[in-house]
Amino acid sequence: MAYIGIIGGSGLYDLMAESKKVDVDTPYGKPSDLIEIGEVNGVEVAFLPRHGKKHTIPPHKVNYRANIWALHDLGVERIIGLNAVGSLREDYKPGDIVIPDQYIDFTKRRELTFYDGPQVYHISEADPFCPEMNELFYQTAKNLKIPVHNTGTYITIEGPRFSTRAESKMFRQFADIIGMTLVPEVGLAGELALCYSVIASITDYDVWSEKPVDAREVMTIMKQNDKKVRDILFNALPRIGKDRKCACSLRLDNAKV
Ligand SMILES: CSC[C@H]1O[C@H](OP(=O)(O)O)[C@H](O)[C@@H]1O
Ligand SMILES: Nc1ncnc2[nH]cnc12
Repeated sequence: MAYIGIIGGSGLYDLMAESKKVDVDTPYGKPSDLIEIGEVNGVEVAFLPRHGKKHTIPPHKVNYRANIWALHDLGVERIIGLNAVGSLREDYKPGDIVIPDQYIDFTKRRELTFYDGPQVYHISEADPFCPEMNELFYQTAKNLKIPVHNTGTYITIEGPRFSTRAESKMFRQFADIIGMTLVPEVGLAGELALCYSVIASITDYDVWSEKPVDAREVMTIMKQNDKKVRDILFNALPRIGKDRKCACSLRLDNAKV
């Protein structure tokens, strides 16, 4: 049984040389691709590329509910999201890793919840990320001498376009990094009481700095950061305990009306 699910983002479409591929169906439709189950450094994981293996699904069309449901259905209790993000501050540099601890939702038209009634749940989103995994990824990156930041507010925009200069300058007032896929992935994981953490790679300075962002450049920097992300995963995965000591599993307590 795979207890750890890994959702690959832009530039990261495979994780294991050998895996069993599973075709999962959910009440919300199909996930982005077949789910690959195999081992990374002796730890069984379930891997799913968010945009599909050939990156054919744009951020606003990802079936986030099917992805999270499918991993949960396979027995996954912890999810690690891998993301490419822009930086909204000078000291968070392209090539650095960020382990976000907060987010802001600027998406516009996504399916955000599993609870559309008649059962009504309102989960607390005060602390959306798993503190255990966040700390582990931060310490692992630090030990590996990878430039890493252990806090960051990730603003999720609807996409697929990048921001205007005015938007980017506004986002700089209240967020540190920017991307298009954290929401609703993080909230949906929370609604199933799963642990969820992100290892984000900074690929650009967004457009508040002089140079406009460009998708090709994002992919190039992601290729350069690929080893850093894999090294963090390889070293951290065996240190993730099976028993969850964090409060993530209690997210539904007192949430039902
Ligand atoms: C390829 S540039 C924009 C694209 O990259 C990020 O993807 P992900 O978060 O899945 O790594 C960003 O959110 C956009 O979807
Ligand atoms: N600047 C940016 N804006 C939105 N999504 C991104 N993904 C990578 N860089 C980004």
